[in-house]
Amino acid sequence: MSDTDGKKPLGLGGAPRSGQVKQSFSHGRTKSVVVETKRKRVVVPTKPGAAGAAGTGGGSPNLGDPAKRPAGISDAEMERRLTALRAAKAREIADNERRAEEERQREEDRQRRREEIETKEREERERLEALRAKAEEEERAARAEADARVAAAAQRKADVLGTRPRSAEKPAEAKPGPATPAPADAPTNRNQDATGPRGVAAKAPLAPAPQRKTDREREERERSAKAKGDDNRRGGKLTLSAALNGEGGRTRSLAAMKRKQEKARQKAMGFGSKPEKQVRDVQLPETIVISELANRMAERAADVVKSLMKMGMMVTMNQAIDADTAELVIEEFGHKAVRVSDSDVEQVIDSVKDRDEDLQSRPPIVTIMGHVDHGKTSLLDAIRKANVVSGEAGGITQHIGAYQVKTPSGALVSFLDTPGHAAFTSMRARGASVTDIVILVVAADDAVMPQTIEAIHHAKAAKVPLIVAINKMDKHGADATKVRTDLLQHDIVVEAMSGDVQDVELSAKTGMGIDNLLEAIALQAEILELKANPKRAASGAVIEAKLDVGRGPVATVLVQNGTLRKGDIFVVGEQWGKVRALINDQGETVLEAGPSVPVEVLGLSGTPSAGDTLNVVETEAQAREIADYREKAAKDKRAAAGAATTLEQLMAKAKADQSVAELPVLVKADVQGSAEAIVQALEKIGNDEVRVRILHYGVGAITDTDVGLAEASGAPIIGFNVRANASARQSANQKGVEIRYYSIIYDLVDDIKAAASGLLKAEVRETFIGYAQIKEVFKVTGVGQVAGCLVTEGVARRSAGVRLLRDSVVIHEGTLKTLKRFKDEVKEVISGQECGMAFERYEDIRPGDVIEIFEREEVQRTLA
Ligand SMILES: Nc1nc2c(ncn2[C@@H]2O[C@H](COP(=O)(O)OP(=O)(O)OP(=O)(O)O)[C@@H](O)[C@H]2O)c(=O)[nH]1
Repeated sequence: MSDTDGKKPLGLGGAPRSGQVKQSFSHGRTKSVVVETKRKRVVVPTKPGAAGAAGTGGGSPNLGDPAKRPAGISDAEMERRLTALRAAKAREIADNERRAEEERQREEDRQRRREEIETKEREERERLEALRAKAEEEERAARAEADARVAAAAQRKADVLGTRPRSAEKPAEAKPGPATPAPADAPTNRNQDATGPRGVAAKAPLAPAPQRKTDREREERERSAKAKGDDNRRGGKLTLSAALNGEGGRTRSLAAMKRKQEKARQKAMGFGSKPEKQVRDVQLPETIVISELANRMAERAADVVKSLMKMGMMVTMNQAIDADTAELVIEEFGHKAVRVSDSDVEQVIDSVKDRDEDLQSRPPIVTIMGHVDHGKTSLLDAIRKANVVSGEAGGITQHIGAYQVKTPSGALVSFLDTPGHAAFTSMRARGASVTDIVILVVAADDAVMPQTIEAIHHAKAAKVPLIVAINKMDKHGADATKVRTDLLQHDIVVEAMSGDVQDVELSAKTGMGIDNLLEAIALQAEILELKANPKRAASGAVIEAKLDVGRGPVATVLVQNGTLRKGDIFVVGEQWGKVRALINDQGETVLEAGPSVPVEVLGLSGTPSAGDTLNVVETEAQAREIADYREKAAKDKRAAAGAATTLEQLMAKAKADQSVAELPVLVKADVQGSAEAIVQALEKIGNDEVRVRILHYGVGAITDTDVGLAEASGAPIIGFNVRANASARQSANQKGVEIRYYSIIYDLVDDIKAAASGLLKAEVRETFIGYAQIKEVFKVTGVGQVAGCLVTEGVARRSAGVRLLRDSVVIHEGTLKTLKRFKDEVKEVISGQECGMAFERYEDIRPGDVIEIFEREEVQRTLA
């Protein structure tokens, strides 16, 4: 056929070559043309003899109807053409057959692959079924084992106690079916557990690579279905066989199965039932910063933020969220929220117990107590060899401080100076709580007095040892023995009377016996073995706090443990601060203060209260957090105290308030101690009808806020050793708020007492002035019943009140309408005279009745 490949030039003569057709035209013209065979149809090259074979082997070829043959085509030509056509046809058939064969092959391949996949899936399913059954079996076994253990433990306990514990019954109930086989089953199951993973491992080589890929894909699908919240997790994986078997839905994901298997494996290997992810108890306060929350869950903060964003909260990791939201997050991460209260912020305060080797001896803290004027201040003065008495306003020790002194033997003793007035009782009680030893001063020329007894009670309540200082021994008539015997009545048996309480006779004035007292203190301190750890963060008690004009809030702190240093960050009551300066009792600036050392602390955020505890903390944030919490807690407490909670309480309160008149006052003082003393003194003023109500008290100058508060309640402001600032003065003038200044508590108390007395309702006193006997009763037109009487006693006055007595029983009380003597209206009728009397709006009068005549007067009362 290569001949036909190219066009041959037209030419005459010779038989037409294969692939050439000779055409005849009119007028004898002929033309030989090349028969062009389309190559594309000749897919398979025909063997060289094929055409000839077809021509020769086919017998006489059907050359067709010559009539229908195109003109000019010879038989040979025709035959050639037909042969070519047949060859083409044959090729076409061959092609089709081949294609069909190929298609069948492919179909067979596909079928084979389908079958392979189905087989694999069936195998996989069977494997999973087997695993699940195994896992369930393990679970049952583990439960049975646990139950058996509990039962065994209960049994042991019962054996030990010899009783039948309640818990012993519980596992028995919990045990499904017979309880005894459980322990026996457990080891078997453990063995099975152990073989489980090995079984899988053995199978692994058989599993072809695509199998693992399928697993991965399935897990992938599982995850995405879960993310979409699709319950029918395997919905997309419905295979023909699965559909036929009708188990397209309920199957666990492979990942879940793997987790379970791993869990079981760990359990079998003795790691207990510890899950892959550790579930944590997350301490959850009322609000929490996200980064802190992440920290507590041991999760990444970014993940926590992401989870919050999913909840629709656009937050950053430094933002705080409330506990409810935080709880949702904690649950989402699979942990457990443990709600804790705000007070946990206080946990940062170092409360670790000191080790014995860190403890060192510390000076004793001594408080001097006793009755007024028994010589407390003089004694402290004698000890310090400095006179501080003369500077006191009103002769009362109003300034509460602490001082450290050195005894002649060189030992240090810290003294708390507590005042001697009854109003300072609470301060004394606080003093006793930081006090190691109480010196009870009793004047030898006086005796045991109420405040001496009070001091004894305080010391006993605080379990603080006493040393009795019998003072004023220089005085004529001093009787120490009387003091000792007086004390016996209050269970204080002094050494001189064979007791265990040390007693020292002394004179604060002459200095006699002071050394003995110091010796007694040193001895007592030795017995007490007072120790503290100077190496730890400081803690101490506020003895006094004030707002100093130049220095701001200042607190006198007695360090109880640790060492307070300049620069330390601390929290004290509702305040916090950083130690700016420390000033000792000599007025010197110091860098640190160890145990039992009293120092003035500068650098507070506000004025704390006496008795507050100071604690050094690590960071400013912690200090601020604790102070904020305490402030809020105190506010809540005050609000809760003021607010009546139930209707009954509200009604009771309203009722009580109706009968009691209140004098509201606002107190500002120079130091906390004075303020508290004044408040206590004022609270004592009053009786069942009248009382003083302290709206507010505090330390520092009188401010606009104070004036505003006073105005709202119509209260006067009392300034004790403080003044109102200019703007407060001005607004007080405008608002008509009274500000009164005092420097002596007695004056203050007297004035308030007088003001409170003004609130007392005037007392109505009744004075009997006379009696009249009714002799006869007659009717007077226009007046009514008129009694003809004889005044038997005193006088009868028209303006007076009258009572009608019948057989000594009061039957009417009222006033007189008329008092006549011989038809004349008179003001007064004296004893022995007759008169006519008529009652206002009362007619039932009879002869023989007695009229009692009295007068009423209002008497203004005062408070005792
Ligand atoms: N003769 C004599 N008088 C003394 C002695 N001790 C104190 N006094 C006097 O007793 C009076 C009261 O003494 P204070 O030291 O002020 O007594 P106090 O107990 O501190 O009094 P208050 O601060 O008011 O509680 C003063 O006049 C002292 O001079 C003493 O040992 N002998």
